[in-house]
Amino acid sequence: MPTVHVDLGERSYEVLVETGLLARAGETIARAGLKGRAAIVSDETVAKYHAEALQASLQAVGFNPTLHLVPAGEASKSMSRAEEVCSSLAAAGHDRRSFVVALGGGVVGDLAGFVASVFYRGIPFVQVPTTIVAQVDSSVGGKTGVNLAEGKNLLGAFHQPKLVIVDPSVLATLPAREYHEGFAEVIKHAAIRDAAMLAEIAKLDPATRDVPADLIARNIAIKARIVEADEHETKGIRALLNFGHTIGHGIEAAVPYGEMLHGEAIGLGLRAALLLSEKHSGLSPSASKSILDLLAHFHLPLVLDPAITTGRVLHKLGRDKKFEAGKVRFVLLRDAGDAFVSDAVTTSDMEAAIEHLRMPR
Ligand SMILES: NC(=O)c1ccc[n+]([C@@H]2O[C@H](COP(=O)([O-])OP(=O)(O)OC[C@H]3O[C@@H](n4cnc5c(N)ncnc54)[C@H](O)[C@@H]3O)[C@@H](O)[C@H]2O)c1
Ligand SMILES: O=C(O)C(=O)C[C@@H](O)[C@H](O)[C@H](O)COP(=O)(O)O
Ligand SMILES: [Zn+2]
Repeated sequence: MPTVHVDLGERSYEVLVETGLLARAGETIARAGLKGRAAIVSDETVAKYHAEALQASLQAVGFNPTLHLVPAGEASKSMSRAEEVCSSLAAAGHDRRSFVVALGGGVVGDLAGFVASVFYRGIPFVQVPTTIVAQVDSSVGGKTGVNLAEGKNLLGAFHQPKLVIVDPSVLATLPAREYHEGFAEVIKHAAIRDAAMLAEIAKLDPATRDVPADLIARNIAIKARIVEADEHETKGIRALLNFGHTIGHGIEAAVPYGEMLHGEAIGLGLRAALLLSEKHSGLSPSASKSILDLLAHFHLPLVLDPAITTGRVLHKLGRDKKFEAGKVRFVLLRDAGDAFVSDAVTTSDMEAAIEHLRMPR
């Protein structure tokens, strides 16, 4: 089975990618050495489709699971929901011998991972991602957390999962909009490190849910190698995974959480970052266009809603964790597959790039 090993010393783990793996999650988790009771955290939509299979497989190997649900959507990535989930775990008798299983998209993964990082000062957790965003990106790397009204992911902890179980067949129940948004992150990974993969992604039919397990694994491996090199984002390497996220996070936080999906905001952020790369780092217009074409291939919106003002986006992105002493470290491309962190991008450059998003491409 395609497997990505994430080598982080004593925090190392495997990402397993195989169709049908959800039904074998229990035995897979037992084989990875987890012990105690399982607390499944999911959202109401995902649970409807996939909780039963997970519960049965955990039950079959004696993990005696409990189920803890939050409403679907970005608004659940909040401190108050995290507290509710912690209380629900405590009320169900979980303690430091238990482990959390996050069943869902990036919202559930980030929230449940955060809960696992603080419950009884930290318990193990397993990621069972059910969206493209979560399968290729959020389930790997250990960034967990919740949002504040002031900005995205402003509260959180690094807490690596013990295992990631990717079953591409769960994507069959994902609505089209939620499926397509995930390709912003897939394309982001290829754009920063693997230009050849862009051509492979372009061959996928956006009307189907057919993404080869091998392509998912290779896309995950791009992230895994970067996380291994800079787990806690202190060396300017992991920041590359934020390509498209400075302006993207500003846009996502400029509207009520959940109105725009993460991948949709990042698609717009990528368009802005491509423009800034043409201006500041010599990205050729043809390389830029081919990445934009790929975003459009997956029906990602590339024009900013006129109701979202540039001032509001700039205000929200001012909270970005990549700002230090008023200067932003902005991720640019020199070429497809060749990203770097620049300190040459000014607020007025970003303002112009946001304005550019109002024009048809
Ligand atoms: N930690 C990280 O490294 C990282 C990386 C990327 C994104 N993120 C975060 O992830 C979040 C976005 O994740 P997302 O895009 O997966 O959103 P999401 O978790 O809200 O899922 C999108 C929607 O799809 C539904 N859904 C999920 N799986 C389903 C399935 N298999 N069938 C039917 N419906 C399903 C959910 O109920 C939800 O309504 C954002 O908060 C973003 O900041 C984190
Ligand atoms: O794992 C990372 O590192 C990323 O930057 C992945 C991003 O896709 C993701 O959206 C992440 O949550 C952004 O993190 P933040 O530190 O910019 O909030
Ligand atoms: Zn992201």
